[in-house]
Amino acid sequence: MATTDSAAQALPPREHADGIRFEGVVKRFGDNVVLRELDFAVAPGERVTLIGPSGSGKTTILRLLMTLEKVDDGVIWVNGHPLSHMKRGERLVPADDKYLHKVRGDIGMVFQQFNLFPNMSVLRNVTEAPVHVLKLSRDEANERARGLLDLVGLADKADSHPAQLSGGQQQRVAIARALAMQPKILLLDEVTSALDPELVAGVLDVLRDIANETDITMLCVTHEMGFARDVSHRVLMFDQGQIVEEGSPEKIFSEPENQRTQDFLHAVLDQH
Ligand SMILES: Nc1ncnc2c1ncn2[C@@H]1O[C@H](COP(=O)(O)OP(=O)(O)OP(=O)(O)O)[C@@H](O)[C@H]1O
Repeated sequence: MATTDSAAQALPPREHADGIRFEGVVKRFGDNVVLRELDFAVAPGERVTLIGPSGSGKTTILRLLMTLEKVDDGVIWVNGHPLSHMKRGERLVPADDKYLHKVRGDIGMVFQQFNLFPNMSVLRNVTEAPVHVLKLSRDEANERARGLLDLVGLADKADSHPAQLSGGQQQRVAIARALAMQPKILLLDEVTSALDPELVAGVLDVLRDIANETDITMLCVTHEMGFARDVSHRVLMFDQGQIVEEGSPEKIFSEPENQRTQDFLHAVLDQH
């Protein structure tokens, strides 16, 4: 198998040992260059929010991390392991499925659509992956799931089916399901966008609690600027596949320097 130029670098330096790092990542869909030599890092335990106009590449970043898409160039590192490539001796070669599965095991994702299994109970939705992927016993998985359902305020819904729940409750089950795999990194992709407005706050409150009570690394795409301000250590403003401004939530939301950040925030705040 051929080694790509940018991947054929030496082993990762120490600072790559944990968290997420994008190095020179390029992603194209046909002629559409969605990410242009993107470089950024998220430290372990850091909570970073990606903001920016529609089509600026935010979701693509999360999908690359989930290996739902492949980079065209560059390397993504997850907890010190190159994603999409693996080490063979001193070289990096394209990753195989077994390796990807292992590296991706550190990452959980909650999507805009809840994607629950409709024919399974809430409890079963949360226990399926721990039983089948982590090989927990059914009792261990149930215990973990019940704890998580308590955390997301749904202890009394364990035996319900998804169709019996509101959208906000279903999304809280999806959060519990992601956490049941005990990921080190949690990716959140516009998790409240599909919800009726009155259900948004409950889901965001659960995520605030998780942010406050764990040291999980979070990479979040959201249009909920209040939530981003509350939970993020850092905000990255994207436009056309590049970071045009980054900083603390206070700086980005109160004193944005870049014109495109200012325009974007005005547009978002006008909608609310
Ligand atoms: N599977 C795909 N095939 C072709 N083009 C795609 C695909 N996925 C994304 N794109 C394109 O990539 C670009 C970036 O999309 P992406 O969803 O990452 O943007 P975004 O910033 O998350 O936008 P939004 O805020 O609307 O979700 C868009 O131009 C989109 O049309």
